Amino acid sequence: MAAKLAVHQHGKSRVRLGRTWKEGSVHHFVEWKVQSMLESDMEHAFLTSSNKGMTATDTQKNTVYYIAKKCSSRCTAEEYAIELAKHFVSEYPLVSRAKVWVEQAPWKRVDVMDHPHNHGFTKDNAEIKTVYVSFAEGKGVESVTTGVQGLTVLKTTQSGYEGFLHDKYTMLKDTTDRIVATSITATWRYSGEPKDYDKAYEGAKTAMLQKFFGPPDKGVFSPSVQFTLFEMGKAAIQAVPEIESIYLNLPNLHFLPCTPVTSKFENDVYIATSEPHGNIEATITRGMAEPHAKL
Ligand SMILES: O=c1[nH]c(=O)c2[nH]c(=O)[nH]c2[nH]1
Repeated sequence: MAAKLAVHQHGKSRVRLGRTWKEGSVHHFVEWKVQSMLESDMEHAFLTSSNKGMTATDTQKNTVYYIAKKCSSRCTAEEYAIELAKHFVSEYPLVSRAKVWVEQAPWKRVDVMDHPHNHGFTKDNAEIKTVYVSFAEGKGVESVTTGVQGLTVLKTTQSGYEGFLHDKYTMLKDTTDRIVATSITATWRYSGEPKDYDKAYEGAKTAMLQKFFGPPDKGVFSPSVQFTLFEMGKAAIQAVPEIESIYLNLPNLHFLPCTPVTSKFENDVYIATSEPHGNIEATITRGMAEPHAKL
């Protein structure tokens, strides 16, 4: 039976990047998931064993980061996609059409103390309020535990991690400037009934966010997710007198430094990841209160 190669293309999918642009102390941040597909005179790769002239999908992935680096002033996803597609067609004679898709994550500048934060961002509308209640016959309400899930936050600076154990298994370098991003899960148990459960919820959340981000102009330095977690838990307990203990889980969602094509890393282009991620958790109690179980 005669078989004919009708159409073909090749590309890279799900290339995730973070891009920071710093305009003085005001930082801008985007996270993009990019797909490229090239239409090219590469019939021979399908019909023979030759890969001659092929723009490898690995090269396409590297180029996604390279063009992000080249976009040295703030640009839209559309402008970036056009630059990337144009690069493939102008750089490689065998490529006749480049197709680029970009998905932009819903990061928005966060307001802290009613002011837009210089380097703090949150994911729009992603959080869920959680409630757990136990009511026993003859006893009534035994416990009320409220929490938040999926409160996703990121800051482009004012975070470092250094002085940890270095041995032959360690590849991570000390850093005094990195992106830190997490998706907050917290549950807090009330010792008594607050006047207004919604106000208590907002109070705990606001206190935690203020500790994570710090003041809107300068932020606050985080030496580790662990340190910031304790500060956040302590702030929630201080802000809401009825909270007796709080459990916090903070995944460390890594944005890895990226140096596309011999360029220098300038805290500008990152490989965005969600897996694997660090996982930091603790329960913080008021005085001698018993820590509550993870719920
Ligand atoms: O804040 C951090 N805490 C860690 O425990 C850790 N581990 C790691 O690799 N990076 C980080 N960052």
